[in-house]
Amino acid sequence: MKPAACGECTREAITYFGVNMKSEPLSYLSSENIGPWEIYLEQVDRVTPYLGKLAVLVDHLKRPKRCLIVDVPIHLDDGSVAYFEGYRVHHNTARGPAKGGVRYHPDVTLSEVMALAAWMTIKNAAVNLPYGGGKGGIRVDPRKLSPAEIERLTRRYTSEIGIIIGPDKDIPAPDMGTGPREMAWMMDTYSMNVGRTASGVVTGKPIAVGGSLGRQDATGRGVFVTAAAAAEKIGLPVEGSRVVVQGFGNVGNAAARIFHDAKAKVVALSDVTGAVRNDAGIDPYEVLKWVAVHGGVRGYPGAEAISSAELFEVPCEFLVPAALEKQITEHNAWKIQAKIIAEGANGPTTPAADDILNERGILVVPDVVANAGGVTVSYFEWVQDFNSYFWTEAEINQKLERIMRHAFEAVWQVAQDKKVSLRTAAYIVAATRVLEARALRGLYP
Ligand SMILES: NC(=O)C1=CN([C@@H]2O[C@H](COP(=O)(O)OP(=O)(O)OC[C@H]3O[C@@H](n4cnc5c(N)ncnc54)[C@H](O)[C@@H]3O)[C@@H](O)[C@H]2O)C=CC1
Ligand SMILES: O=C(O)CCC(=O)C(=O)O
Repeated sequence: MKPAACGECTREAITYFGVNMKSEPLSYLSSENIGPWEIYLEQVDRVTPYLGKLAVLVDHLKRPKRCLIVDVPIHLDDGSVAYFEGYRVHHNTARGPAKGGVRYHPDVTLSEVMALAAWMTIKNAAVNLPYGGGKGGIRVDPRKLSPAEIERLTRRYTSEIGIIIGPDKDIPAPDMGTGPREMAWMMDTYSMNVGRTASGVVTGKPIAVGGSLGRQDATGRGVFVTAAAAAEKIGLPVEGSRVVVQGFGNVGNAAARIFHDAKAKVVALSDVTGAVRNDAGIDPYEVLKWVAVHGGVRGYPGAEAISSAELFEVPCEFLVPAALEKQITEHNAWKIQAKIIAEGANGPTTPAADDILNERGILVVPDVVANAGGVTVSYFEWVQDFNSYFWTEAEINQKLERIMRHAFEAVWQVAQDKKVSLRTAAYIVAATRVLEARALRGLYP
C-alpha cells in the first residue's frame, strides 16, 4: 500500500461506543472542534507515511482493544446515594499488559480516556517499556467529596473494573486527581477481592505498601531530563534559564522544583485557582507551602497575579504545560515566547498548534517522551514488587535518567534523519515497535 501523505488520509466512518472514529483531515479543523481522541488520530495519520509496510496495520492503532464503562454508586456522607460514571480502556496490549493512570476530573469522558490510553501505548513503546496502553477515569470533581467519600468511590470503582485489571493484565497508576492514597485503596480493594496481597496490581503506591522510591517526582524529573537533553542539542544552558509551568500538581510542582534545584529560574506558575508571575524568580518550595495552606497558587505573595492566558505569553526558555489537554492551540501558539516546550501533561498541544510551533522554530519535546518518567518508575515499582526487593532512590533516579536520555536520543536521531518534528519521530519509533509486535503475534502484512 502506498502510504498517504498527510492531509490525504482517509478514515473509516465508524463509531465506537458512540465515539466518532472518523473525522475530516484535522489540520483544517479548529481546536474548538476536536477532542483528545481526534488529536490522537491526527497524530497517527501524520506518522503513517513513515511506517513502511507496517502502514497497512495502522488501523490497529486507531481502535481501542476494549472499553469498560462502569456505574459507580456510593453513599455520600449525608446518607444519600450518588452515581458516578467510570471508565477503564485498554488501547493496545501487543507489547504487554495495559498500563496507565486513573483520572478523577469533572470533564472525564470515554473518548478522553480512549485518547489517554492510546497515548500510553505510544509512550510505553517510545521508551521501550514492556507494556501496552491503558487508562481509566471517573467523571467526578474530587474537591467536592470528603476523603471518606473518595475512598468509597475508589473502592467501588476498583471492584467494578476488577474484571479487567491485574498485575499481569492491566496495572493502573495515578493521573490527575489521584495519587498514592488512592493507589493504596485500589491495591487493598483488589487484594481483598482476590484473597491475597497483590501489590503489583497498581503502581504509584505509598512506599509502606510496595511503592517505589522516586515515583512521586518521577514524571517531573523525566520532564526535566528530556528538556535538558533537548536544550543540550540546541546549545541552551539550563542554569540561569527561565521556566514557566502550567499546573502545580504532581507533575508541575516536581518539574518546577527540579528546574529550580538546577539553578533555573521559575518565572511563572499556575494551577486551577490562578496564575502568578515574578521575573526575579519564584521559589517553588515556598509556593508548595502556600498551596498546602491556601489550596492553590492564587494570592501567593511572592509574585503578581496574571491571567491563565497571559501565562503562555511570559518570555522564557522552557515552557512546561502540566495540566490538561488542548492548552496550546492555534489561538495562543503564536504568542508563546519559549525556546523549548516540554510537555508534562498528556495532549496539551493541538496538531494545528504543533504546525505553528514548528514553523516558529520552537522545539516541542512531546508528552509521549517528556512525561514518560512516571510510567518508567512505575515499571521499576512493578518489577520491585514482583521480586520483593527494593532499590535505593539514587539507583531509581539513575536508571530513570538513563532510560529517558536514551529514549530522547533515539527520537532526536529519527527526527534528524527524517526531518520531522520530535512528536512525529517519537510516533515513528513507538508505532513501529507496536505494529512489529502485532505483526509477529499473527497479523503479518
Ligand atoms: N501523575 C503522573 O505521574 C503523570 C501525569 N501526567 C499528566 O500530567 C498532567 C497533570 O497530572 P498530575 O500532575 O498528576 O495531576 P494533579 O491532579 O496532581 O495536578 C493537576 C494540576 O493542574 C492544575 N490545573 C487543573 N486545571 C488547570 C487549568 N485549567 N489551568 C491551570 N492549571 C490547572 C491543578 O490545579 C493541579 O495543580 C495530566 O495531563 C496528566 O495526565 C503524565 C504522566 C504521568
Ligand atoms: O505510571 C503509570 O503507569 C502511568 C502514568 C500515566 O498515567 C501517564 O504517563 O500518563
